[in-house]
Amino acid sequence: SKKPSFPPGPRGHPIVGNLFQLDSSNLHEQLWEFSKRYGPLFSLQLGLRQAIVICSPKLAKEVMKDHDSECCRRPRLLGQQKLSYNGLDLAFSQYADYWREIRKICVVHVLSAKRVSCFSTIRHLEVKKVMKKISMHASTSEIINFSDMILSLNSAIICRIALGKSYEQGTERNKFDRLLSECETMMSSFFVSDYIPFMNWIDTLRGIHARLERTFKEMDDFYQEIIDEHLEYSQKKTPEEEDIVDVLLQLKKHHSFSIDLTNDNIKAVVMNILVGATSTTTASTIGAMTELLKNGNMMKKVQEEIRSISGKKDFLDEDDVQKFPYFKAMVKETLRLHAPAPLLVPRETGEKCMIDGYEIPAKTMIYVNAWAIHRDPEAWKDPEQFIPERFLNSTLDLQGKDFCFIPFGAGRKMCPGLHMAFATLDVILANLLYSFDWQLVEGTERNETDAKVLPGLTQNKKESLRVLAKRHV
Ligand code: HEM
Repeated sequence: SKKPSFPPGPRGHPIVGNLFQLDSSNLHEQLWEFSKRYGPLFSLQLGLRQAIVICSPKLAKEVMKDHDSECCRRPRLLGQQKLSYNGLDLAFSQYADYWREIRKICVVHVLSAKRVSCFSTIRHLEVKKVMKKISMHASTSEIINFSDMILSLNSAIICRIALGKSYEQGTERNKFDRLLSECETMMSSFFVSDYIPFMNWIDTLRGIHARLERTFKEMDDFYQEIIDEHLEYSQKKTPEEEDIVDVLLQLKKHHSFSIDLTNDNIKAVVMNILVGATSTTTASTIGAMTELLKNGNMMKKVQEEIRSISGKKDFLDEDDVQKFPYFKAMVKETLRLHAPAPLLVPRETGEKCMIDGYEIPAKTMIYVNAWAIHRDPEAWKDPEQFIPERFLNSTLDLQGKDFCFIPFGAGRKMCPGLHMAFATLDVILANLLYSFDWQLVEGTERNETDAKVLPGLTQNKKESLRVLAKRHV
């Protein structure tokens, strides 16, 4: 009856362990199913790496609060290390003095609420452009690929905010979208060498090493070109005109921190911002629209709220949105049921620590399954139902204090892009719901909209959401 020293888990095969039993396209759901058999803390053997999976709010608190300092490293995975210039970024750098300094730079100078509000003109301009396009589609009752349209809108917004560039539709834009998507794919791709290092020749045979090198080179050339352009055309800009590369280049010039920023630091941070912002915000927008299209009454309720308060305004800004409690609750409920990063970003123990009475050795990977935690029946009533009302008079927030609701993670590694995420998400969704009536394309089954997701750190649906819009008078 003595408690085993390591958490139980599914039985694996020699050497590979559980590696080939896992389904990368629905890993969060599969791990949730395992938790029903092995409990809210269970183990996996991923080749030669040990991993634990956390599926309850209580254990998430143990990992991300009580033992945060021992559990906040990131595992060194080949794709992520290569594309982050060997951890010169924020997300994949090791927890140490360097990470603290680069996090300070991002939180204080790049992603602060003040800086995010400086970018409001960009957000408004890009959203207005898309609304114009939707109006054109609406006038001819043309089907809209909502998923593509929102991805393109978010990438246009982040491009202008981070790089000061607006790639109009065409070759340059296609190149940027392809590069970003390739970068994301490589960061979440499976490399045998990450789990069974002596079999790294398999990656070479599969050609994935060469593909990673190619992606890195293309990304590096792309960032370098942006930095060169900024240095060449540097003129005095007002804070509203500055983009994130401008801010980082100034910090580099003035040696404002204890680390001397190099171009590689700047490139790594820019990568985090492009990758961190685009698909997460896109997935949340699509998730909200999908739920509203499935639940006509909620669509009506949210539109009535926005339209009754907004009167005759042409466009809603960030301040307007604060007056819409039901809308805000609907966004929170979307982040609960459609957490864009269902397994957050995997962590690793830096030293051994005790979790739930088990001794977890150093260098154990930790998956915190937010997707399962957001459906925990002990924390949520009717967890599978989309019920925005549950957030109306609730004090639950997203700042990483309530461990049953952690779409942005918690603790030291919590997402620093929260202000930026909400500023973008709110303005896009509120305006699309304010100015247009939406319906699913006839023949689309409602549960088709919940189709499978693509593998990756962020949850992107395999099937595009296709809709019809009608201008609201
Ligand atoms: C709905 C939108 C977003 C969601 C749901 C989201 C979610 C997350 C999550 C779950 C993490 C990992 C937290 C952890 O390990 O505990 C994370 C980290 C991160 N996010 Fe976000 N994110 C969003 C938007 C953004 C935006 C807009 C940016 C930047 C512009 C951003 C930048 C980052 C960065 C740099 C990290 C790494 C932080 C670190 O490891 O120190 N995210 N995000």
